[in-house]
Amino acid sequence: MNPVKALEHHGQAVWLDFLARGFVANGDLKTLTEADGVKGVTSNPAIFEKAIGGSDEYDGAIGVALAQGDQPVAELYEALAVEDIQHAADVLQPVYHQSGGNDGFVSLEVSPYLARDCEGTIAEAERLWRRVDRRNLMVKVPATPEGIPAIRHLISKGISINVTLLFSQAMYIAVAEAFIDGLEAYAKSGGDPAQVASVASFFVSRIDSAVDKQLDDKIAKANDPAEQAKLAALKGKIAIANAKLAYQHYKRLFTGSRWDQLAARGAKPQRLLWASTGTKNKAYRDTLYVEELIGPNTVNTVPPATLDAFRDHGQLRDSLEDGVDQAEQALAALQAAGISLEAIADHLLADGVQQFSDAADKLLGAVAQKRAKVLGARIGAQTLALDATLGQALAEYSEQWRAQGLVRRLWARDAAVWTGSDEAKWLGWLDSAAAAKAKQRDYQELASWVQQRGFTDAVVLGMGGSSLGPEVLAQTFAPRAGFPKLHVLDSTDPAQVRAIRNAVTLPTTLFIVSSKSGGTTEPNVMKAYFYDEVSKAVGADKAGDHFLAVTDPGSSMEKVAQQQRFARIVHGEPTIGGRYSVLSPFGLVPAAVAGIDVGRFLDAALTMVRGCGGDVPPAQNPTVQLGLALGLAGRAGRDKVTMLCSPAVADFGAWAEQLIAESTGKDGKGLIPIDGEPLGDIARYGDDRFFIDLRTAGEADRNADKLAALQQAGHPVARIVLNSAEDIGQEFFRFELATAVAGAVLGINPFDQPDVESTKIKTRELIAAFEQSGALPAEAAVFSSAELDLFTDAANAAALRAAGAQDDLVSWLKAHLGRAGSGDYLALLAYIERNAAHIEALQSMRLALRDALGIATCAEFGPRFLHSTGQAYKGGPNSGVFLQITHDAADLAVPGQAASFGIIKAAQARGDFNVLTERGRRALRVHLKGELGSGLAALGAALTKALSKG
Ligand SMILES: O=P(O)(O)OC[C@H]1O[C@](O)(CO)[C@@H](O)[C@@H]1O
Ligand SMILES: O=C[C@H](O)[C@H](O)COP(=O)(O)O
Repeated sequence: MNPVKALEHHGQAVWLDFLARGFVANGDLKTLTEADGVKGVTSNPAIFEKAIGGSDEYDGAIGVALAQGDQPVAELYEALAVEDIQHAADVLQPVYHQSGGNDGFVSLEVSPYLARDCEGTIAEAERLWRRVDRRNLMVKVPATPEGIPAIRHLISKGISINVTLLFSQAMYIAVAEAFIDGLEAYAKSGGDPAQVASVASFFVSRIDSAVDKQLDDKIAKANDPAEQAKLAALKGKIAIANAKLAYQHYKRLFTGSRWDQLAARGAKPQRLLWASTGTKNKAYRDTLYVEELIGPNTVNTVPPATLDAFRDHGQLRDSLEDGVDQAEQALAALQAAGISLEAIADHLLADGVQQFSDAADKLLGAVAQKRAKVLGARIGAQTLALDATLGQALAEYSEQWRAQGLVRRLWARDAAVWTGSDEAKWLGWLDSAAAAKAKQRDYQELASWVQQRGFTDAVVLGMGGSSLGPEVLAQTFAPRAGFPKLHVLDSTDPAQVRAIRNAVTLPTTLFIVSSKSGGTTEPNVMKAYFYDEVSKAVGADKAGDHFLAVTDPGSSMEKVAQQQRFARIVHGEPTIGGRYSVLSPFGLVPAAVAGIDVGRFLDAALTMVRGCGGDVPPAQNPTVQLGLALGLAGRAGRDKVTMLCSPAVADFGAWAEQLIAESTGKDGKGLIPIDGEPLGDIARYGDDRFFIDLRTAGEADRNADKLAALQQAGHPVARIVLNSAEDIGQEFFRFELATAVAGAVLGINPFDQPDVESTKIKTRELIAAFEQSGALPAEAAVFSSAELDLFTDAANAAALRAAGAQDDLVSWLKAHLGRAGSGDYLALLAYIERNAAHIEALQSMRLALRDALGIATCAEFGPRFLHSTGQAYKGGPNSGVFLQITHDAADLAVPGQAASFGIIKAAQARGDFNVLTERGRRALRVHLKGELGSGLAALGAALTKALSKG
């Protein structure tokens, strides 16, 4: 008789430790049940990894699943696994019925990531039990200290459990007791214990592998041949001895009055299942772990190779209770030799969990890649070109992040991923796209309301994250017919405020006042001005109809909005900081108002979110790769993140800039975004750059040659190609997560902005002084001419004089610029109206500076950059050289308060400058006194002179 089939005459059931889709579909499993009497199937993460990850057998099914709609990676995997388990369970149904529910089981393991999480294990086991929906399912739960109470609980709910990763007798006893406890609880709650099945998977061969290794070490060290022989005699014996003794416990545990009471109600004992019975050591018989463990009421789950071997040459005998005394002696001898089986069991348990987690990582990584392949251009393509050193560091970090489960922990909101402070409170953005998608109808309703009201213009009044997201949307999406044109105001410059006032028709304009905190100065004064203007245009009683507030619940802005009867108040999510808020109402309300299809926009974003989830390991997670690369490059001094955005997505850099700078630039560390600086002479770049090129597929690859040359020269280059500008939502999420990851590598909290707060305090002090005395505190210029004044603090002034600053502008500029060395950046901080002419003027100055000094440059407008790069300039690395440019435009009053826009802007510039100098930064302020255009031209000319040799 076939030896495999003959095992049933010894009371042992053979299960198969293998599963794959085709194997079930083509009838092989059925054949084994018939020909060999195989009575069950076990799976584990490593088995699914081989089946799904290691073949293309499932690619078709993944394609079909994705054709119904995109899905998270873990969900794609689980659907495949559940289907396989269901098919196998259906093939084994006849066995289940014929054996009266004793056999015919298929096992599916809970995620190995939950092995140390009792609650998580319970929830997942219950979910899988419901989802597979087969009586002949066993859910596999590991016998960790956290798994054991979960096992008890699950059994008490009538769920059949296969306890896995059992290595020690003590743990086995605890498991059997948990089973009996659980079963009693189930019976007590009215359940039928006959319906519950369980096996305790006692691992065998892994014990020998571990013990033999220690024996070999001892043998090598022993000098006495007799001692060596004694140790050698234990090799290949301990696993079987351990299992035999476990069986003796089984017999004791499942007899006696306690068990008899359950048995009387039809309860079936939890059988011991010999697992890990494929021979690992080629020196041993390939049927060893079957032949030596044959006995009644047991199961042996064997891999296909062991099944074939046993069918071919397996020796049958009732071996399980042979030599129990010798088994005890073998374990005693092992202990006497100084080898602790308990310690080995503990190690194997931890190692087993790790091995299955590793397999799950590999599996999910493979599914993520398959998903990305099917979705193709629906996900913006990202390529990273790094030199060997950075590439190596990235590979090592990716592996560290994988082994420590850091992507999962990040998504699980574990603050220890960063600095372990309050980060967990600021991670609402991880879910914001999904939360918004669930509220898609609200956005549609808002869009209809806007259409009905016939607004021609909509103006967002906000700062930083509250304004730059909407600005990208306004500039990236073409205006939609029937919807208002979207404008953004993020300035206290009187000329800029006036420019917006003149660009819109007040009676048909909607103002979106956006402030998470509600307390930010700029949106409050901008609102005060426009509310007054609208009141004058349409009557005070109707002004509120033209205003909509987006603010966090309970903010001061909300109260004002209620008092002034704003048409609508939309709440933000308090667990999302401003710079991460674009995929929440702060970006989506302006989007809906402008007629952008919010549902489609979010769908694109969610495609990226799913590709970067906690279930996607670092190496296959594009966003995590980008974040790690940025963080590692930053640590190595390549901290100037140079954003190159194509015309279709030109404004994205301004948003990314606020995100990256305000998130990472603190504690003397950080990344300095360089936005709007086109590529120059490749040879002039220092080794402090990281280039990110972003464009849409339809646009010319205008930087191709230069990027190739940069790459060639060893500069890190990330290239991102969006399918279309309308997929920009993906990029918001990509950069949010990448920034958070980079922050973790840099070792900072990416969700606070301590130095912005310092500037706000200084500004408030200056405004208070103005309110008291009617003037800002006097300041003394270090140099004065008819056209301009120069200001700086005593330390900077002394340093500049020592470097040659005399009684003329050019010498001061020359001294200042001379302080910028390699690895530094030069930032122009202009508190003037941001319009095309001024952008052009600053651009030409920065490019001249870049070309002459060979360093990175920033051209920023105040006060908007205060809520963006301002944090990094003050809190980040001390590598900035700052030239602040101020000018007093014709002033504009803020209704209801003494300080005008001009005063507020001046106070902001001075507050900013004071903090820069307090932080020991190299800073000089140029105050232009005459007409702004000619003042800028003169400054440009003076800079050129200062840069010229001699
Ligand atoms: O939305 P709020 O609270 O007005 O803040 C505006 C901006 O100011 C900051 O809080 C600080 O600069 C940013 O993070 C934020 O985007
Ligand atoms: O349930 C079965 C176990 O997961 C399996 O037998 C482990 O075997 P291995 O030690 O060969 O990986």
